[in-house]
Amino acid sequence: MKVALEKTSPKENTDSKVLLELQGIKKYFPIKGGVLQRKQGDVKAVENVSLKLFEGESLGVVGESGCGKSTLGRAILGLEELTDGKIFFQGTEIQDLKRKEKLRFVKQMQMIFQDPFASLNPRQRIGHALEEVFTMHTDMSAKEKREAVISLLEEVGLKEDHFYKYPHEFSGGQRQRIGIARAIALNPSFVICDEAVSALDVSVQAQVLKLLKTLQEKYQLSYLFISHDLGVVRYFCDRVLVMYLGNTVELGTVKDLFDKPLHPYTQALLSAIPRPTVNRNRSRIRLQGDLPNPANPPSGCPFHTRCPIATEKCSAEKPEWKEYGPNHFAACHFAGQSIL
Ligand SMILES: Nc1ncnc2c1ncn2[C@@H]1O[C@H](COP(=O)(O)OP(=O)(O)OP(=O)(O)O)[C@@H](O)[C@H]1O
Repeated sequence: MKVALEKTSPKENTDSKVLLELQGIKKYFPIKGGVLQRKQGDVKAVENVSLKLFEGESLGVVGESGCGKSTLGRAILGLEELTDGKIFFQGTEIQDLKRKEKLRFVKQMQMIFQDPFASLNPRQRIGHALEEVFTMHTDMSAKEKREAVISLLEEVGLKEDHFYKYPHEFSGGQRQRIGIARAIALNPSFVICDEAVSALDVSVQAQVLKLLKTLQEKYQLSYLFISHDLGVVRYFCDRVLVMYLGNTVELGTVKDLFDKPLHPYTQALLSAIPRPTVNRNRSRIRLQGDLPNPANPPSGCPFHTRCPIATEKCSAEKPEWKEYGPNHFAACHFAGQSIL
C-alpha cells in the first residue's frame, strides 16, 4: 500500500456509542445425506460470536478462507437465518422484528461485495440500475431519482456521463465505486465490506480505501471490513477481529493486535504478511495442515491441532474469551506466549 491513509484514533469502548451488538451468534449449515436426505450433522460456520461495533469505526475481520467471515457478515444482514444468538442494532433486537419494522433497520445496513457487478444486468445502463434502489425504497419522482443518482455518482468520484454507460464500460476501480454508490444510496449507518478491494490493483485499492474513509468521516459510517489481507486491514481499520473455524480468537485495536498479538493463530497470520514494514522482526510461521473440517471441529481449543505451543489442556478445555488488556481480548490458555 503506497498511500498512507489518515488513521483515526482507535475507538474506546467507554466514550463511543454502540451501533451494533452481537450476542452469542451461531450459524450452522445442516449437512444432509442418504436417500432420505436426513440431517447427518452441521457445518459450524459461526460459533458463538459476541462483539460490539461502535459508531464511526472500522472493524476488520480476518482469518483463513473458510473460517466464517462472510457467513458472519451475511448473518448480521439477515441473509442467513441465525442458529442462535441475538443481534442488536441501535439498541433494538432486530432478528425477530416483523418485516415492515425490520426494513427500517435493513436500509441502514448495506454490503459491498468483491464483485459488485455480479448482480447487475449487463444490458442496463448504470444510472438506471442505481435508480432502482430509490424505486424500491422511496417514492421519489423520476426527476428526483435521476438527480439523486447523479449526485451519488459524483459522491463516489464518477461523473454525470457515467449514468448512461453499461457495466462492461467501467474499469475495476470504477465498478467498485458503483458498488459503493449503491451501498450508500439509502444513507446507511453500517456497511459490510466483504473483500471489497481484494480484486483491485494496489494503487486502485488505495484510492477506493480512501473513498471509503472519506465517506466514513462525512456520514459517520461504521464498517465491518472482511478481508484476508492483513496489510490492508492494518491501514484501514481501527480494530481487528480474528476468526478461526467460526470462533473469535482475538479482538483488539490495530496497534495492540499488530504489536502484541496474544493468540498463536494471530501471530501465525501476521508472520505470513509479505511486507517488510509489517514483518520487521518476524520469521514466517507455517501452520501445520489444513483448516480442520468445521463439521467436526477439534475438541477444546479449535486451534490446538495446528498450534505449535498446544498442551493437553488445549485439547481438553475450550479457553475462555478474556480481556488481557484494555479492549484487547483473546481465547487462548497461553495468551501472549510467543510461538516464534
Ligand atoms: N450455504 C452454505 N451451506 C453449507 N456450508 C456453507 C455455506 N456457506 C458457507 N458454508 C461453509 O461455512 C464455512 C465458513 O464459510 P465462509 O464463506 O463464511 O468463510 P470465509 O471465511 O468467508 O471464507 P472465504 O474467505 O473463502 O470467503 C465454510 O466451511 C463453508 O464451506
